Amino acid sequence: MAAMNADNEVFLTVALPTDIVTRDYRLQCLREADGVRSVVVEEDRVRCGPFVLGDEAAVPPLLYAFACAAADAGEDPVVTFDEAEDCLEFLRAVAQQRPGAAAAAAKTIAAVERSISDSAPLPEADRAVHEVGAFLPHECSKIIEYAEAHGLERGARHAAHATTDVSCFDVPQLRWVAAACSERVVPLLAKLFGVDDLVLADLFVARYAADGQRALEEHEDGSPWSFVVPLNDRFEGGGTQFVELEGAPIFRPAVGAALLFSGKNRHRGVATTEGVRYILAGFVDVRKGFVDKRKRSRSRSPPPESSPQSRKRARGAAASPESSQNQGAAAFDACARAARPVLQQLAGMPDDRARLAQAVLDAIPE
Ligand SMILES: O=C(O)CCC(=O)C(=O)O
Ligand SMILES: [Fe+2]
Repeated sequence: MAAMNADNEVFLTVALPTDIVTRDYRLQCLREADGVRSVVVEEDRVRCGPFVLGDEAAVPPLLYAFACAAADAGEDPVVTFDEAEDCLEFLRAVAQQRPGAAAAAAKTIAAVERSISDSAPLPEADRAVHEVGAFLPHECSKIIEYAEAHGLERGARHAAHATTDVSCFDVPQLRWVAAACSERVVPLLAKLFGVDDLVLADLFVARYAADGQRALEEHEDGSPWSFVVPLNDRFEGGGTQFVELEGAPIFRPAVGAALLFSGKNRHRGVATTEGVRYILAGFVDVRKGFVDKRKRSRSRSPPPESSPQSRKRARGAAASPESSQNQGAAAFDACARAARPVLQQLAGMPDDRARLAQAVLDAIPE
């Protein structure tokens, strides 16, 4: 490891971006998520380090490994914003594909997501939560019926913040629901939040039950816009809570009404304490090739070459269409290969780091 010293520390040079907000983001992200102890700003670069593989609290062993691998790959290692994004994707893939490492990866993802959202507060206009009518009660009952007939599974798609769910794209009898959302919900979302060219990227039915998965922990969705439609009302508790809004309000719209919100407005699914709660949840992306002019500095620009389906899925999910799953798997394998030598080195350490590194090694392919 060219960049790792005898104390198992690595120093990286980060190219300074031109805009200060992005720079702040990067530094904060690196500091908080990687346990960086010092950051030295030089003329047009930032040197930071040491990166240390820490303990359970915040340590992102995979991010660390990724940073090391990036450092190892180049003579003048540079960690860019995009690489941090790639790393998040890698972590999501680990959570998705390797249940053994899901907890560690989820913790790391949450830390990185948190540092991203801390670095740029959500604009006031995007903090709004709207309710609009979307489905009739009998349509909601049918959606539940078909979802249950197919079966719902936990962690199969959104591993980092997993719901017990089934994709509407995987159930032929539920494909109409996607069409209905594209017609009835997405245009309203666009209008209410003043954005253009939105496309439905993911749609699923999720189930919470007092004797099953009761709640969904606080998170941000991976896509810029989201909606939740309650499909029934025979339960106690439940609801969608927005933890950063004043008073942390819990929304419980009527059956069939859609709650529309920014995916970056941190929220959680409140515990269902009696009965079963079903929701329809949708993640909405900006259409291919369209540059959202209202984009916040911290949000990713939609890569022009990517299709809506191939972009990151919210909450650490794999994309549902097969082609993007394949792409995701290839990216995962490439990252895993890059990270493996570093992890092997760490697995030989005499302390807690070895266990963490070994857990990750066990979770990635040979
Ligand atoms: O249960 C809810 O109301 C929230 C669901 C949610 O946030 C999600 O599926 O991403
Ligand atoms: Fe969510």
